Amino acid sequence: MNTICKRLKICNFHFSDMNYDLKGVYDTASNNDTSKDVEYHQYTRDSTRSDGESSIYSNDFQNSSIPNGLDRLDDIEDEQIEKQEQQIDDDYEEIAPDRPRLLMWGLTKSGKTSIIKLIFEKMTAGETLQLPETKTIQIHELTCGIHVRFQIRDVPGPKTASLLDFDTYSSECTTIVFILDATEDCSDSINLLISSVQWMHSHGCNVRFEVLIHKIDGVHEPDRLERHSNIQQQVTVMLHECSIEEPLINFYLTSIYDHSIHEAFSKIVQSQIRQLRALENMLDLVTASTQLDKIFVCDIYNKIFLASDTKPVESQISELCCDVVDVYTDISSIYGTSKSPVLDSMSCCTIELSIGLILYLKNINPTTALICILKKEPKINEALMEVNLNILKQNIQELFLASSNYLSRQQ
Ligand SMILES: Nc1nc2c(ncn2[C@@H]2O[C@H](COP(=O)(O)OP(=O)(O)OP(=O)(O)O)[C@@H](O)[C@H]2O)c(=O)[nH]1
Repeated sequence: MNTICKRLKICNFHFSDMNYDLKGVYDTASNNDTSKDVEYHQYTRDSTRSDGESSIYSNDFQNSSIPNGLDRLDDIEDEQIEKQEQQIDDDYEEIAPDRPRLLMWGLTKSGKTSIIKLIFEKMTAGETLQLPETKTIQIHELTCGIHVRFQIRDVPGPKTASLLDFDTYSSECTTIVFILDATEDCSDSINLLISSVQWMHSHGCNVRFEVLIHKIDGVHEPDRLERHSNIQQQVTVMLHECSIEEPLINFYLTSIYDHSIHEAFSKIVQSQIRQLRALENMLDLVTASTQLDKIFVCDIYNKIFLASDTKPVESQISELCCDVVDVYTDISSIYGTSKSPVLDSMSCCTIELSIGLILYLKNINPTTALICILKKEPKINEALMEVNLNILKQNIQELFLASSNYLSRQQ
């Protein structure tokens, strides 16, 4: 990243107003409830930071004033939206009783806890080597970006392909994230996966399985795709033999030693967002009418991509976006303070690469940002792009507020 970065610019702009089509916002989600006697972890933005002086994620930042002291109309609108967001945060249980529930499932030592610790608790990959065995169910209540709430259950993994307490663990789960250690003999893992899908099927539960073929860093690079297709084929055949014809199952190659785990988890989180289609519509509209090649909505704290426009995306581009977030986070933690953040609500950060690409980051709120990619051209209308992005930003905030308000009215 350092070698290809030519220019990094942080600047302020002004914005105006416009509306986007918000259809698809109120898609229904499953309506479940949980009441298991287990260990709970409620995550706040500050509590999981390792450094003492929190800058970009603190509540102070959220309420900070523009350094030059001028009150602009748009700031007032932003403040109103932030107040409403805060209100929604305060009513967590009331507003998200039907939040998605993800179960991390797989054999012992497959990497379940490491994934959660790395993404959501900022543990380094090296530190996961010291993780103890999970003894009880750990329930993590998480918020990603703007009001994307979900629960993750981390459970003790069985030593053999036995379902043990699977019925308890999976009760009221909407998605099973199945971790399969690609460096070991996979037969026990595959048997456990098949029995889990069968169990769900026989109990009439329409649950999606997201299979992470994990620790792929330990597999020789040229063999990785073959490993992926072999496992996928084996699972499909075995499920077919059990008369399960069209299971809801996706496969990903992942490792905690590169960005692949963030990419896979982003897709899993996206599948839980009821506003996804509306978000994608908005992003498609913006890319169609501007010079932007790609736009992502990113949770900058967890490096989870909540949405992007629907143009296909290469893996290297997601990696670049993760790098942008790292650069921004590093600069914020060095130069920003809770009173004076590096980026306020009207600023943006531009990084120009020698490979002819420009990366552009703009905050939506303290935890969520728009990351845009465009080709460097002589005639880039930055002012117009800025106007469009500010409109997009405001519409995204309103979309989430609208659907949260709608849900609270439904209760
Ligand atoms: N090489 C490699 N090792 C990994 C990866 N992910 C996790 N590990 C290692 O796998 C080991 C087991 O990880 P855990 O997260 O404790 O596994 P678990 O599935 O939670 O295990 P239980 O708590 O027993 O169910 C740790 O030493 C991790 O460092 C990965 O992507 N690549």
